[in-house]
Amino acid sequence: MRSSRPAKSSASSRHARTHHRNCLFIDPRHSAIDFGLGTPWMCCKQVVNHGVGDEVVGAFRSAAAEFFAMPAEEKLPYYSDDLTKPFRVDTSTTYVLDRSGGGRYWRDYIQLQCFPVDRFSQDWPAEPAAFVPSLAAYATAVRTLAATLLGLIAEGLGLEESFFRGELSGGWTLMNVNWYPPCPDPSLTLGLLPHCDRPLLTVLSQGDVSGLQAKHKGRWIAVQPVPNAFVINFGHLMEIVTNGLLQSVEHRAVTNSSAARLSVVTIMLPDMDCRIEPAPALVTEGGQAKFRPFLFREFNEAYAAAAANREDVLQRFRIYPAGTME
Ligand SMILES: O=C(O)CCC(=O)C(=O)O
Ligand SMILES: [Fe+2]
Repeated sequence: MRSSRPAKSSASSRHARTHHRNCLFIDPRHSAIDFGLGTPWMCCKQVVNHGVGDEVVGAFRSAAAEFFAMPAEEKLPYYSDDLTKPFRVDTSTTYVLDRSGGGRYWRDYIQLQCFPVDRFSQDWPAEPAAFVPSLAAYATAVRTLAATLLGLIAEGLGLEESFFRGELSGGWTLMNVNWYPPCPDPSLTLGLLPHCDRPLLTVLSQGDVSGLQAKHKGRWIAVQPVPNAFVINFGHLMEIVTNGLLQSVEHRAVTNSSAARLSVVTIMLPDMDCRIEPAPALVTEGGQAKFRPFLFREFNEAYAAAAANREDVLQRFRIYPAGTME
């Protein structure tokens, strides 16, 4: 790990980056990602030219849509709210709407473990027939992309290229396959509540129906679908490990009354016993770490208890300078 704060890498001039509708586009074929350190980076990112074939994405998206279109009785055997199951289908979310317990979200979803493919593919459904092979190809390609991005981000931060690999992203690889049917009155509910994802980053395919919104400077901004792009959201662990340099993105999904929407989110988690703490090389401002060390296992409990709420989760791990704790 390099000890000094990175200078602007000479590669930064080669970055393909354009700002568009509040999103920053990254082309991972081009060297280290330069974040303009010093300005916490809160916006959403979309990645293009990412090397995951359009046909690979399209094949799995079609198979997943076919799965959701099957009659309820064919999906019933998979229904479960046991979070440890390697393949399960559920509806709404485990979090209650507005925390008063009053409502449900407009979402069905599959949650599955997808890597290593050989270990988990026997848990995936036999119908539709394309589900298993298309998921195997998609999961393999997206994991490769995520690893590439993690390497580029580490380099952009002046860390060893391999910094985020190993146990920080070597635990379960989960996938949320979200299905939002058309909603007769989108003003009454959300597809998915405001939350930040857990890991360093998540890789999201949202197809061509809009619905994802990210919070930027206190306002919800629609993350407009871009053909064949992936949305990259930094999660809580990225914020903690970078000592607040790369902030987690609060996001939510809204519904619409005319078209169903499918999103596929790939989530590479740390090992349960992975110790998480700010990277020493990034603890620069007066040498003050902003977060205490903890095990990922402990983080999971806090995340569930705080219903994924950004500040409620983070405040359990923040170190408050003396005299500033509210
Ligand atoms: O549907 C979306 O665009 C968002 C999904 C999401 O944030 C998640 O599954 O964590
Ligand atoms: Fe999310």
